[in-house]
Amino acid sequence: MRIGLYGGSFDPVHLGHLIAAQSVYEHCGLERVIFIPAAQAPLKSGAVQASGEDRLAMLTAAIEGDPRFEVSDIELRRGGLSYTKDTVDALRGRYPGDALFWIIGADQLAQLPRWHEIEALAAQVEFIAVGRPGGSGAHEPRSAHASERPAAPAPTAPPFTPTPIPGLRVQRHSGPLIDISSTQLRERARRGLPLDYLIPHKALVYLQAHCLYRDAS
Ligand SMILES: Nc1ncnc2c1ncn2[C@@H]1O[C@H](COP(=O)(O)OP(=O)(O)OP(=O)(O)O)[C@@H](O)[C@H]1O
Ligand SMILES: O=C(O)c1ccc[n+]([C@@H]2O[C@H](COP(=O)([O-])O)[C@@H](O)[C@H]2O)c1
Repeated sequence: MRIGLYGGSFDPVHLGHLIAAQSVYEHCGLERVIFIPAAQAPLKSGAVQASGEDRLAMLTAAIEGDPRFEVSDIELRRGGLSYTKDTVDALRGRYPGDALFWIIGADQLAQLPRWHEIEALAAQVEFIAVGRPGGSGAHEPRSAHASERPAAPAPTAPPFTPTPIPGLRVQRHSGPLIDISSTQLRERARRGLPLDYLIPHKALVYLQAHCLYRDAS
């Protein structure tokens, strides 16, 4: 089986995540996508706003009834920094003969050299890099893959030099994407703006019932 593993803070999950997951599922020939909320993503500045329990509940509500998708609490149960290598090691035991793919936003590619035990991880999973729309600095697609050319740097930015990672396999995917981020949604919630049509309805019902992100930024 070809299994996609989709890690993130999901604070909260939004339609951008689900559209990306569906598109990757179809175009990369996956047979399942497992969403894995992180206890704490290692390179993310700032702590998550909602509890692990709430983020897990919103994800579970978001994909309820969809046989293509499931949610794993493996990183929440482990706690601490959610190193992908540890997660993949554990899941490899559960899926010994299956092909594992780690789905990331293309903006994350440049960070891969900083990931924990990245060479060992690269031997175990193929990465699927989903191009993110928007073009703001944080979401600009960049590459850590030796064979890919980085985007031309802005005039004031230092030149970007990709660090080669031995054995790294990356499939790029640029299907239909939508420019939504959890940061935008937390800000909208804080300002009391509607989140309809941005968050899957059942997840939104949970978010509202639990008054999440009212005081968060
Ligand atoms: N709109 C989107 N389209 C495609 N991929 C996305 C989108 N939003 C997030 N991702 C990717 O999904 C993964 C999990 O993202 P995460 O949970 O951190 O959401 P986020 O919206 O980027 O959050 P934040 O705004 O808090 O940084 C990351 O690899 C990220 O690059
Ligand atoms: O293992 C690492 O060192 C590592 C470093 C950065 C990010 N990750 C994982 O990548 C996923 C997306 O992270 P982020 O920062 O975009 O939310 C999430 O599952 C993180 O745990 C993992």
